[in-house]
Amino acid sequence: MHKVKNSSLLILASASPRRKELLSNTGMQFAIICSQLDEESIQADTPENLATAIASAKAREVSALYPENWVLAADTLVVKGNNILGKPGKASEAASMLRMLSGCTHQVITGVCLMNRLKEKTISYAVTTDVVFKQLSDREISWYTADSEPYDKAGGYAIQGLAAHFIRSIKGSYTNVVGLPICEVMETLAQEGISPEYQD
Ligand SMILES: Cc1cn([C@H]2C[C@H](O)[C@@H](COP(=O)(O)OP(=O)(O)OP(=O)(O)O)O2)c(=O)[nH]c1=O
Repeated sequence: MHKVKNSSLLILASASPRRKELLSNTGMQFAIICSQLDEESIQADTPENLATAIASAKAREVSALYPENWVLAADTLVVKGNNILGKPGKASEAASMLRMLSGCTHQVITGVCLMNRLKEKTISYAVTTDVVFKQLSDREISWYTADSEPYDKAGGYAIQGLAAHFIRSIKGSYTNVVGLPICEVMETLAQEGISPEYQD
């Protein structure tokens, strides 16, 4: 693990290249320290509370190592009715997830947590986006699951990738589906005085 020497530097507690890119695009300076959290160990009564609880647990883990720094973490869940879809492990799992989403509306919920242990401050919330999939053919599903794209994505698809043409419409934040609701996150950071303009 690399050390973060600058205590005023924001830390992104995420291994997701999408979250890194979304935050980088704002001009914000930050370090990346990944959490090692076992997400399966977290439980909650609603998907929104689960996403927020997992994001908070990721932030807490990294914050324990860097108590002076602001730590940002997130967790994205794909919710179809009563089912929470994780990352598919193999093609058959990815295919059954896509069959569930085909022709229907589902929710993508990203929990966000911003934490500073020294200041004893934690801000957490969930953002929801409705996503409408077109009806997928068997051929489209086998074409898509033959690619590596579905396997590190909640729900087994990437709106920003090859799955873009499966999606008829969305209601809500696009970046929330990709893994970080960047408009809301930048507002939260600004409320705490963290913005690209004020970084040294
Ligand atoms: C639905 C959807 C998810 N995803 C991604 C966002 C997240 O990276 C991933 C959900 O897994 P997460 O557990 O939220 O995040 P992660 O394991 O990738 O990274 P970390 O826990 O270290 O922060 O799915 C897309 O990239 N595009 C999409 O359209």
